[in-house]
Amino acid sequence: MTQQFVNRYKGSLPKIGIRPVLDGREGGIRESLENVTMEMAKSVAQLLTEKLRHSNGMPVECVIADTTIGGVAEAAQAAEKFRREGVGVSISVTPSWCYPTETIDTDPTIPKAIWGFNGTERPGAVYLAAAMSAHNQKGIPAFAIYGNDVQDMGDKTITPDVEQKLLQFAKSALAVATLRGKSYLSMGNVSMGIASCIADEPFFQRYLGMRNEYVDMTEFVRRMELGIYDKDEYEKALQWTKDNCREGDDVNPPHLKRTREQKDGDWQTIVKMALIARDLMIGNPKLKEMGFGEEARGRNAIAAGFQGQRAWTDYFPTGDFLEAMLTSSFDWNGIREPFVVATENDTLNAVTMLFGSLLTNSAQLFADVRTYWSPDAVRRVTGQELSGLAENGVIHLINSGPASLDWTGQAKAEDGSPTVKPFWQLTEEEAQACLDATLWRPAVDFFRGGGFSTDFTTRGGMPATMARVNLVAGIGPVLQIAEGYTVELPDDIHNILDKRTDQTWPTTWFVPNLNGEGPFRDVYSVMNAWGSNHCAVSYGHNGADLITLASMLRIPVCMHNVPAERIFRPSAWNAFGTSDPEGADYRACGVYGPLYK
Ligand SMILES: C[C@H](O)[C@@H](O)[C@@H](O)C(=O)CO
Ligand SMILES: [Mn+2]
Repeated sequence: MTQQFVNRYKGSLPKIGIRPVLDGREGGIRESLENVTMEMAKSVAQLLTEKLRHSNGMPVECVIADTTIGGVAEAAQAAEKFRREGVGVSISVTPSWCYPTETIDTDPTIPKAIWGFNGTERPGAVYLAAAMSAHNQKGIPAFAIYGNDVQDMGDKTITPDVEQKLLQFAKSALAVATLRGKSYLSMGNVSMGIASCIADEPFFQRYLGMRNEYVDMTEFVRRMELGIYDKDEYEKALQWTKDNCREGDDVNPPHLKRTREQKDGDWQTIVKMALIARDLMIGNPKLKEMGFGEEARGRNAIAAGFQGQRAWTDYFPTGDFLEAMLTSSFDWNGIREPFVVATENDTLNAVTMLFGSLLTNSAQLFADVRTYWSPDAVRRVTGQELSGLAENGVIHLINSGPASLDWTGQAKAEDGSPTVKPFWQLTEEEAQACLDATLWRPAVDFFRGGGFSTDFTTRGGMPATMARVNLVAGIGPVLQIAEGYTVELPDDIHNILDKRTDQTWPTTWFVPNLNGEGPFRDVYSVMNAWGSNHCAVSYGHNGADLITLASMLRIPVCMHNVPAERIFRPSAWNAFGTSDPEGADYRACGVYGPLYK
């Protein structure tokens, strides 16, 4: 398996623009700053190029302004260069005093940060503070980066606290820039009256800079019947599926069991559906060779959802295979970037998955937030005690169908612990282990058209972040975040709880980190405060990055358990109140409104 680094979308990948800003006074001052300022820019560019990658595995490119910026003419030249080069993120750096309104970046839709060097020879901090007040006065929020400890002028090291902020800012800002101009593709429409399946166009357009595309699910029928898919790839994919996707027990009563012949037909259909869904999202040059130029172009979709229930699943096999395989880091073509595809066309869970995917560069878990199991309830039905991380109760995340196979947790971190990795770190053996840990179980009675869902249990001990964007009338979008851990329950507990629901579906047992505050006072309250039936889960504790990203998009965070010291928002947020950061976030997002007007 070769790892594939490709840009799937039209247009180039966004770059980070670095702006070396200085005091423009010639005749000694400017000259003394030229070199040291340019060096700061270069070291930031080097750091970001080394440490950040796009979700497709390609390194992030930085563009440094051609000259240092001492005044408005040079600021305009830098802006022009950035436009030409496709810059979507801007970072200004300075070790000195400069003239704020003459030098700042004023493009309102490009997320921006300023690193003011903490030194004594020249007042970088004075510029930083004055520039932030200029940004705030103009209504163009920016992030302030100021090192904790004084450094000597000319010291090229980026201290760990500055590095951390640069990376947190740049990662989130790149996500903002990556979303812009891409599409969300609804394959089908509203599933079973779930409101978040309604693609809210003003939300996509104004908050994310995205467009909405739609295809009816009959398009799958047309492409299957007319053979509008790559036949060679189909044969390869079907054989690979036979070799790697193990069929599990059929738990349907005899009168609902599909015959062997029907099941064999279902496998063929679902493999075709996976090819077609991908082609609908990003196109496929093979289709052009076959005479289908329009179909070959795709929809430039960075995320999609498949309605399935019930218009499709009452008659055809479920979309579980397409959802599971596309959202995994590998398929019959090898190891590759996972796609973002939401079950039930839950557009808001897709957006949450998209955030997680751009921030962690790894596969996302789509799940129903299905059951809170208290220690008492577990004792009552199993006679056993929950222990360890699970001792205060657990949340059963279980999608009614599929989930990304990466979430079996079969990949291993350096210390051997289970993990979900960026695809370029995944080995062939790990991809195989994920496949081996998954059973494809014939769909149950909800799904009259058959199909196969993914049955696995996620490995315990993984740091994970559960999140969800909700739309609330009168507010707009809000984001909720719960950092925690996956846990494994002993077999004599797991089996009983799993069988009470639907054993053919993928289970992730999740325990949020409790901190005694608000909904995080206990596990029950986290479940009780969840704003919808679904969540998206990322590997790792990326709540702080989600908060930074949300602030850039002006989406207030209504619930989180991220420690205060990891929170990084534009400095303007302080002006909305410092003793109640959650209220300040709402007020700031309300005042600034969506990023794209
Ligand atoms: C099978 C059921 O219809 C499920 O799909 C339902 O519980 C959901 O997942 C709703 O999000
Ligand atoms: Mn669901």
